[in-house]
Amino acid sequence: MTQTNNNMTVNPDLAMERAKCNFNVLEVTHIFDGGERNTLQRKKIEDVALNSGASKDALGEEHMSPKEKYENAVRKSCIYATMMKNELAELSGLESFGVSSPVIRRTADAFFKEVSPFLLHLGMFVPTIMGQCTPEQQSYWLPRALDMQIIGTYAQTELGHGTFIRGLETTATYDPETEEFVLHSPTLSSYKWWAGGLGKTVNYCIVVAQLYTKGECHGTHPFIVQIRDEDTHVPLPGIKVGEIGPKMGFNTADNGFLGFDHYRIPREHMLMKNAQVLKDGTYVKVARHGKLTYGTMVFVRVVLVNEVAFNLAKASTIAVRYSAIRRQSKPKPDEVEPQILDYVTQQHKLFIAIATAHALQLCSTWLWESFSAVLAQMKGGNTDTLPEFHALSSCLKAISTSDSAHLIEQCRHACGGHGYMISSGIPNLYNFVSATRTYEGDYTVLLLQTARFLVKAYEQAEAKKPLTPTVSYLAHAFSGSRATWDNSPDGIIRSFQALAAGKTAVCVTNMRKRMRAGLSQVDAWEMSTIQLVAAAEAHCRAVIADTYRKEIVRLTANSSPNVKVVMDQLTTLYLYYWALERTGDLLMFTSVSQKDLVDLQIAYEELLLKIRPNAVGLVDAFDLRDELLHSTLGSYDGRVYERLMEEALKSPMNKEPVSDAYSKYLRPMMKGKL
Ligand SMILES: CCCCCCCCCCCCCCCCCCCCCCCCCCCC(=O)SCCNC(=O)CCNC(=O)[C@H](O)C(C)(C)COP(=O)(O)OP(=O)(O)OC[C@H]1O[C@@H](n2cnc3c(N)ncnc32)[C@H](O)[C@@H]1OP(=O)(O)O
Ligand SMILES: Cc1cc2nc3c(=O)[nH]c(=O)nc-3n(C[C@H](O)[C@H](O)[C@H](O)COP(=O)(O)OP(=O)(O)OC[C@H]3O[C@@H](n4cnc5c(N)ncnc54)[C@H](O)[C@@H]3O)c2cc1C
Repeated sequence: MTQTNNNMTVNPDLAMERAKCNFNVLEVTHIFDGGERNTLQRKKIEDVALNSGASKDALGEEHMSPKEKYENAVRKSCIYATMMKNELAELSGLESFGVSSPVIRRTADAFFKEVSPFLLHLGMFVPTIMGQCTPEQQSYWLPRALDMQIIGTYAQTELGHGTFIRGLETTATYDPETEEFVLHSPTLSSYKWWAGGLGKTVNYCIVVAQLYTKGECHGTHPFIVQIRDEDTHVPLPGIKVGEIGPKMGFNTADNGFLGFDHYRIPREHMLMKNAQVLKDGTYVKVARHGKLTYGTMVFVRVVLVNEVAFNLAKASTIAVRYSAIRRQSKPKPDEVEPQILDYVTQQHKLFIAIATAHALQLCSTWLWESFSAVLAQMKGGNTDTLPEFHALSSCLKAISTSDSAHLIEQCRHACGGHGYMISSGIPNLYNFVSATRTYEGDYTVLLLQTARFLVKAYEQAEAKKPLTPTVSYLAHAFSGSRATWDNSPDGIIRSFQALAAGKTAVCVTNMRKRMRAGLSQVDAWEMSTIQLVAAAEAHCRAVIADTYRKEIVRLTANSSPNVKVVMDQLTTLYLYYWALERTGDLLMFTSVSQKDLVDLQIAYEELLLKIRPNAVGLVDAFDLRDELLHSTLGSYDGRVYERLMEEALKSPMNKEPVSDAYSKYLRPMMKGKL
């Protein structure tokens, strides 16, 4: 039986859930959006972009051939780009359209079940022009890129190297006679590989290559390179470019390969904010910090924390709504089958996903603000805060992408068989988010970058030198006693810090032991990397827990009492969950007892029950329109079975009553005539 709600037929179980929600959903939406103003602005943008129906496909992407899918994605990207230029830019209050507006980025998800072939243009090509060009270069390239007169991508990774940027093989050799750089791919492994949009869409790209001038190599530098004719789009002579083939996801992003055969570009096409090559070939270093050419990657790592929080919010919305309408099993023979959301194990799978979406969303805003502060300092020539920020953005990128991918997969498990349907929306979310763990710096590699910083900070703490804010807790690592356990939120956060400090101390001790036993510093480091990754992970969890808690306390200071309660429950759930996931570590590095842990488990289970009545309200508060969810299981009205059947009937396989395969293969085989 269904019920009507605001002219919409709503599944009665969902209607009942909404009726029993005891907090003001809109207030929580404002918290998630970062304030009421942002919510209003977001809704305006969504209305303009989505109400016309331009985001909809007549036939689902999943039924199209790869070529049709790509062409459809280009078609819709062009529609969306035009909207961005004409209407959305003004609404988003930006001077230059689109760039750095997460709302515009998010709204684009209604147009693409996978991704837009323009993603790299706005995500990396434009930011690189903004971050790596001199003002003169910027004034030439930026207006053309923002107006989409040219479309670009970021081609750094090669067949042979992605992680180790210093090992890239593409060369850019300066020729002072003609004042040009000669780009060349000396080996198969030096072919650029992976850049999004490179296969068919873009006509320009940022190419990262080893710079040679006057016979000397100066390491990797970025260049802006035209690869296709601006009118015909035909690849230019000296360029070999194509698409790399089917992938787990990103199949509408035409990721490509690119090789150069002594291909010449003007000297001015080297991006010269951080280093320059003069007309006579003299190399001049401008930047104060050697790694500023890695700036676009740092920017994207920051953006990705927000990106995965959003995608996790989508997956938890789908799985929680579905769990409210799905009834299964009969634990009490005289009662109706319960909603699967009533099973505590289901709550254990799902509520941590909601809490993590909140934790990562708030951390992403905080990280973005810290990034803006670092950029402002660097404008004044001060790069002192960059190492700490690199360590922070590296670990937050690694942990947020990894946790989100894991929890999205958990949401799929929570939806049983139907979660495996493409139409549930979850497989596409998983395929997209699992790639974020790899690209823009692999998980392990980035945690090891954070570990370098932690080890140095530990040595500073040991020498009683001042520490930067995110590692100030290391100062307590030398007290000689284990941290005192207490199960208050602040107590748990202190314990997480004690774990991070304890694990870092173990790494340092082991490395010193290994070096005393004769290993080189590099080998001693290598032998300790499993523990170094664990130390960096623990550090990151302490940072997320601390930031989430502080931000929620701040943001709910003026909230209504029930909102305060439910936000506090969610934060506490997050802390209990991770404490229970790390009981072994807590026993090693804090005074926690077996009884404390048994009590904590019970407190956690009771918290799940307290959150249960508000679960649907909590995911409604993410305020994700059906167009963004692309889900038969998660739409607002909960008409799950009807939608599953409607989608099944759209399958081209159901067009004819008998498949051609019957007469071609089945019949001959069954009649013994094959
Ligand atoms: C209009 C169209 C509409 C259509 C719709 C379109 C829809 C889009 C709408 C858009 C709306 C607008 C929104 C804009 C935003 C959009 C964003 C969207 C999301 C973004 C998605 C983008 C998709 C991206 C796809 C993937 C792209 C890529 O993957 S690019 C390639 C990335 N590659 C890597 O990350 C490589 C990883 N490797 C490294 O970083 C390094 O090699 C290394 C760090 C591992 C090691 O480096 P190195 O060997 O040089 O250093 P090392 O010797 O280890 O260390 C020396 C010291 O240097 C320090 N260090 C290292 N790196 C840094 C750094 N970055 N900063 C500071 N310091 C650094 C290091 O710590 C060492 O320090 P010490 O210990 O002190 O010595
Ligand atoms: C969907 C997608 C889109 C992409 N888009 C782009 C793009 O637009 N532009 C672009 O330039 N690139 C792009 N990439 C490439 C991406 O940035 C790289 O794949 C990524 O940086 C990882 O590098 P790799 O592939 O060389 O992995 P590898 O470094 O070969 O990693 C393989 C394994 O080795 C381990 N490993 C490597 N080095 C170390 C180490 N020092 N210590 C311990 N373990 C190590 C890793 O942890 C991993 O488990 C994209 C990739 C994907 C999947």
